Amino acid sequence: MTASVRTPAPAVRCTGLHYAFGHVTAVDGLDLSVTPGEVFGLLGPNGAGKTTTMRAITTLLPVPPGAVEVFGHDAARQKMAVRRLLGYVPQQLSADGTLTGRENVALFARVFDAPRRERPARVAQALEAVGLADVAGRLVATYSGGMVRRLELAQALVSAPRLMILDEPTVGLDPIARDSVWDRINRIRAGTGMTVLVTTHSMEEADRRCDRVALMHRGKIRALGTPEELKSALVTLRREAGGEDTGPPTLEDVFRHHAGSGLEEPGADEQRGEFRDVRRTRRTASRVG
Ligand SMILES: Nc1ncnc2c1ncn2[C@@H]1O[C@H](COP(=O)(O)OP(=O)(O)OP(=O)(O)O)[C@@H](O)[C@H]1O
Repeated sequence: MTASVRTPAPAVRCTGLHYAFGHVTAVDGLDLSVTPGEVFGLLGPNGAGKTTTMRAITTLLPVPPGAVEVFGHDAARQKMAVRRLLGYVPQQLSADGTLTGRENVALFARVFDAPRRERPARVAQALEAVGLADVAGRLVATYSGGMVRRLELAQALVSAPRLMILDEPTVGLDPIARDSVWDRINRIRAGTGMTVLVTTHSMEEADRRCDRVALMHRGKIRALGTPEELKSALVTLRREAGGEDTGPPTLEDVFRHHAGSGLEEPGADEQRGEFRDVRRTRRTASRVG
């Protein structure tokens, strides 16, 4: 008798995911499969539906059965099983400035119900993994923006997640702090095989850091593949269209091709997005100050 070979479940599978806030459709029939171990980037301008998609995956928004699965667990029917597999770093500040770094991570260990006896070791490991062990006794109010982001990563790591969901992990950070956040993420991945689902506005960051990306616009995925696949597909399309050779395309060019405009040029109906951007950047700036 031959043993049947089972294909491992995807880290995330969304099937026809739809989500509306009243009359506003945020996610419009999204199909997505994230492979275990990869860094998958969800890209798009303000209001594209990235955060809503992530919140649906984390079970923070209600979805119908069959629409979202995490490692084979249904986000509607097996909410707690899904939550146990996840770490989530939201856009909003999730660290408390009046506590020390260690106290913040310990709080998350309690909230995520890490086994009591394992908690001190888990907290120490998470702080070590993000390079904050030496400053763990300091109040978080004295941390830089990059340190706060790494602390938030540690908070999400105490539950030893198989899937880490990061909503704009490097927004408002300078290039050195960005690299430091990504270096830590990659070291943790190398040690644990953790899957990473990340949103970013930065096409350059996505190009450098993601194995595959999905370009999202108005609730739909417009293109999906490795950055190299997407760029070379655009070269072919340009050649077939007989256009001028404008040099090797960037991911920004790919996005412009599929969405009709670039990420840097929000339309008149996306003014609200600019305000949200400012508010977010200020939130991050206030962590630094
Ligand atoms: N709580 C809410 N109530 C009403 N509408 C919402 C809510 N959250 C999001 N929306 C709307 O849903 C749409 C998708 O928003 P979402 O935050 O998912 O986009 P995004 O791609 O994550 O944008 P950003 O990059 O600004 O975070 C937008 O039109 C937004 O205004």
